[in-house]
Amino acid sequence: MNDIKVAVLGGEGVGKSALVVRFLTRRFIGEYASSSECIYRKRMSVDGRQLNLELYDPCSQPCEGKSTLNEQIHWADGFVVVYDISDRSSFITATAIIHLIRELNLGAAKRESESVVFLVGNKQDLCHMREVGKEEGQRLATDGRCQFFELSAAECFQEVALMFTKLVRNANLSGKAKERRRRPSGSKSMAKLINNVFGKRRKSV
Ligand SMILES: Nc1nc2c(ncn2[C@@H]2O[C@H](COP(=O)(O)OP(=O)(O)OP(=O)(O)O)[C@@H](O)[C@H]2O)c(=O)[nH]1
Repeated sequence: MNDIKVAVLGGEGVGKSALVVRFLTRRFIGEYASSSECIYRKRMSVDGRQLNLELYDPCSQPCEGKSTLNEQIHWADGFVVVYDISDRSSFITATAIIHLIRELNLGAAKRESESVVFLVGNKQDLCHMREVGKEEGQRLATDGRCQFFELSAAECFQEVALMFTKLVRNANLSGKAKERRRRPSGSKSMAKLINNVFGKRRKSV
C-alpha cells in the first residue's frame, strides 16, 4: 500500500489546523490551540486504491524538537501552502515557502520528479476584509507551478475535502516516492486528534 506524505504549511494563524481538522473530522473548530507539531494518519481509498495518508500540521509556536521548514519540505511528497486572503503578510510568507519548495526541488531534480503543491487562499468567508486579490493568488500559483484554490475551512467541508483528495491523487500519480528522511517529530492517532478537538476551548468566528 502506498504512503503519501502531505505537509500543510503557511504563516501563523492562516487556518492550517482548521483545514486539517475539517478534512479529518468534517468539523470546523473555532480555536485549535496546539502546542506541538503533529502527524495525523488516515487510510484513504483513491481511484479504487488504498493509500495511507500522513498529514503534517506544524506548530507556529516554538516547541520542543520542532522541525525546520527545510526538513518539512524534504519529508513531504505533497504540500498545501496556505495563506489568509484577509492578511497580506501571510501571502508574502506563502510566496517565500513556494519559492523554497521549488528551490529544493531543483537541487533534487536529478533523482526526483517535482513535488505536487497546492496553493490555498483560506478564509474566503472574510472577503469583505480581503487584502489579497484572487488573481494575485492565481498568478502566484501559475508562477510556482501550483494548483490554486480559494476556500473557507469555516464554511465549506466539501471544497476542503475535494482539495485534499485531489492533492493525494496527484501526489500518488506523480509516483514520487521519496526515501525516508527524518520525519518531523510528533505523531498522533485519530483518537488523540478527537481528544484534542473535544478538549479544546471553542470560539465562534
Ligand atoms: N473566518 C474564518 N476563520 C478561520 C478560518 N479558518 C481558520 N479560521 C480561524 O483562524 C484562526 C487560526 O486558525 P488555526 O487553524 O489555528 O490556524 P493555524 O494556521 O493552524 O495557526 P498556527 O498553528 O498558530 O499558526 C482561528 O481563530 C480559526 O478559527 C476560515 O476559513 N474562516
